[in-house]
Amino acid sequence: QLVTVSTWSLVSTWSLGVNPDIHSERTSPSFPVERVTNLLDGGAELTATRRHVESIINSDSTFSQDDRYFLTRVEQYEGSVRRAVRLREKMKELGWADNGTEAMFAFRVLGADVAFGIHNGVFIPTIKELGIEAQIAKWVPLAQDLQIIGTYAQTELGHGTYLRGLETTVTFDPSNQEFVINMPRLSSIKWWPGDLGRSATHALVLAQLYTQGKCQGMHAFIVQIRSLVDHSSLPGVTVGDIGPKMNFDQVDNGFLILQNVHIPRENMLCRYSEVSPDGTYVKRGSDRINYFSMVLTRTRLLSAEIIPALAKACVIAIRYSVVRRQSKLKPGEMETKILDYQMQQQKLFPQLATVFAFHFMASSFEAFCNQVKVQIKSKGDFSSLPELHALSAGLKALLSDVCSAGVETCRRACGGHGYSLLSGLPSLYTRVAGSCTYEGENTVMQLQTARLIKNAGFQLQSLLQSGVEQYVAWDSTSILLAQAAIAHCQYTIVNNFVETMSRLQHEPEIQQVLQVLCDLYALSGILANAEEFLHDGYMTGHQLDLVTASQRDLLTCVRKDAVSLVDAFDYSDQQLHSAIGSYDGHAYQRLFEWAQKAPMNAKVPFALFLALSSCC
Ligand SMILES: CCCCCCCCCCCCC/C=C/C(=O)SCCNC(=O)CCNC(=O)[C@H](O)C(C)(C)COP(=O)(O)OP(=O)(O)OC[C@H]1O[C@@H](n2cnc3c(N)ncnc32)[C@H](O)[C@@H]1OP(=O)(O)O
Ligand SMILES: Cc1cc2nc3c(=O)[nH]c(=O)nc-3n(C[C@H](O)[C@H](O)[C@H](O)COP(=O)(O)OP(=O)(O)OC[C@H]3O[C@@H](n4cnc5c(N)ncnc54)[C@H](O)[C@@H]3O)c2cc1C
Repeated sequence: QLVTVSTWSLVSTWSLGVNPDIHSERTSPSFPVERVTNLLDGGAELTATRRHVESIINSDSTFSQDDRYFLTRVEQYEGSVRRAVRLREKMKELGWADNGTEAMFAFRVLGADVAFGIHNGVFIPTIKELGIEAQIAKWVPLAQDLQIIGTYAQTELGHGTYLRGLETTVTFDPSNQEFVINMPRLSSIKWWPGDLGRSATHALVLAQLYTQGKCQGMHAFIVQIRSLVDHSSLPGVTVGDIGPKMNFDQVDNGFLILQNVHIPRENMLCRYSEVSPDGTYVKRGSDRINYFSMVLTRTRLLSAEIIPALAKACVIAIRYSVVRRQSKLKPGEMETKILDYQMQQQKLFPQLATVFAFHFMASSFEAFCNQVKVQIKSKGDFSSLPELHALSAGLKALLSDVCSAGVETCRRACGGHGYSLLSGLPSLYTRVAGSCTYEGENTVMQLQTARLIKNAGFQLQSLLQSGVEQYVAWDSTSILLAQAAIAHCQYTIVNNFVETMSRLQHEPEIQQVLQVLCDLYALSGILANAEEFLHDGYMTGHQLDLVTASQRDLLTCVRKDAVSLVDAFDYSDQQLHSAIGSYDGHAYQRLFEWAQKAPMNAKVPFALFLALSSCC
């Protein structure tokens, strides 16, 4: 009893408001924090709407995840389904339209913590993009109302990248106006689709279309796989979950086997190609338009999933770094806030600058993507599709690589507590790491971008002129091509950041602090690729020394505003799920309190507890 009382008296100091070490960081920011929040949201009105949506979600216990780090996989899945159903109820109650701003913020706040991410984020948008109006009118309202749950079933056990190698066949039978779907061998089994293992009633099956004896390449088909009465799998369908993963435990990524499954001719998404009743294949538009859904998903993932991971990691690591004191810079003084060490600033501040650079890039790119969508859909103009594809592939690869590496840097900067799941950092890393693979493996995506780029082209050309086969020349240049693709994307991002700054003259206070981050991002990029700049003669060693000195000076400039800059991301504690990154800075109290929830601590015999405490 004595031990308990003295223990709790240590822990209970946190009820005294904000940790003074973090409070002192917020007393005099050099810029209006709220204005940066508004800029990141796209305006003050959108900030107000987002906060309204968050307050509704955060005040509903169904969405609470206080126990998230102590649940089994089934409990995590069932919790995410409860949240998905509750969100649908809320949207109906409050009149939030599916394509409205409130719904967009709600899905963004909840992310993959609400079930049916593929259903909402890929299945429905693909029908809207590749389906004709009649197909949209038939399927989308059912899907939005959760009367059907869909998945996007493209990847197979044997193929994920090489879509021309997909083995699932869909053969048109004019005698009964149906398609017959088969998977010829083990490697043909659909493997990975999200929401498939337990939830989906329908699948968008991406498969090789055969009609009149000819293969017409990959197309999309809506296939019902489970009964709407008792959710059992239909005849010819075998479906299940693929088992444990690195993260996304709450998502039922699944497998699907289809044997002689028949679907009506109307179930082929046919905005850009169709099979006539007599089996004639008709194509409209680009050869690769059936890949369009992936281009859109890669674009949306940037701001929906990839950049927020690094932003949250920066919030957690920078807040923790001002409440964590360790060792002494100056003998005789109190222990130093670890954010006052230059090395800690060198780890964290380039990551913070990267979040802003990527945020502005993703905003500009989404605008370009929407413009191309309108061009294609309303004018049948496909001319911008190759550029949209090349840049979306390159940006998805670069941002997911940099953000996953950046989250890991933030995690390591938090020492032992960064290794605790309770910090929120390990799961941020294992979750964003998936984005280096899904929606196009990053190397493959870089090579898609590299089809544009000069220097790599010269090497390729000289090889071809020497008589080397095209595919051999391409592969033996691929390292250079991938580097060229990264450089092209980096140039685009820096250029976009500079242009964004130039549009902020009317807000000099925030322009000044963000200009520091823009410079820090660009200089850190040069230092990270110094060998390229030296090798190609763009810079001398002396100039590189000047870059190094300037970058160090910028770290000092960022230091005084670092906490206010991460506060501007405006993440609530409920969204960070972090014991060490909360707004009030009471990291130790939360670590101790949250640890008590661990099943390992349930009902420890008091005698054992006394024995342990008496020996330390
Ligand atoms: C937004 C989500 C909401 C968030 C929800 C919460 C969070 C949830 C997080 C988790 C979500 C995970 C979801 C994941 C889903 C998936 O992973 S779905 C499966 C994704 N799979 C892929 O991306 C496959 C990658 N492979 C390919 O795209 C293609 O195989 C290839 C690599 C592009 C090669 O295709 P191929 O047919 O072989 O073409 P090539 O010979 O390389 O090129 C020929 C020409 O075609 C052009 N081209 C290629 N692709 C496209 C395209 N998409 N658009 C336009 N043009 C394209 C290419 O440039 C060539 O052109 P030329 O150079 O002029 O010849
Ligand atoms: C979390 C998660 C969710 C997913 N969700 C879905 C989903 O909902 N629906 C769906 O259909 N799929 C989904 N996938 C599957 C995903 O799309 C594939 O895993 C991805 O496209 C990579 O393909 P792959 O697995 O065949 O990798 P591979 O292509 O086999 O990659 C293995 C290695 O081969 C290399 N490689 C491959 N081709 C080339 C080349 N041409 N040149 C050089 N190197 C090459 C790659 O760079 C990589 O190093 C998901 C995957 C994950 C991890």
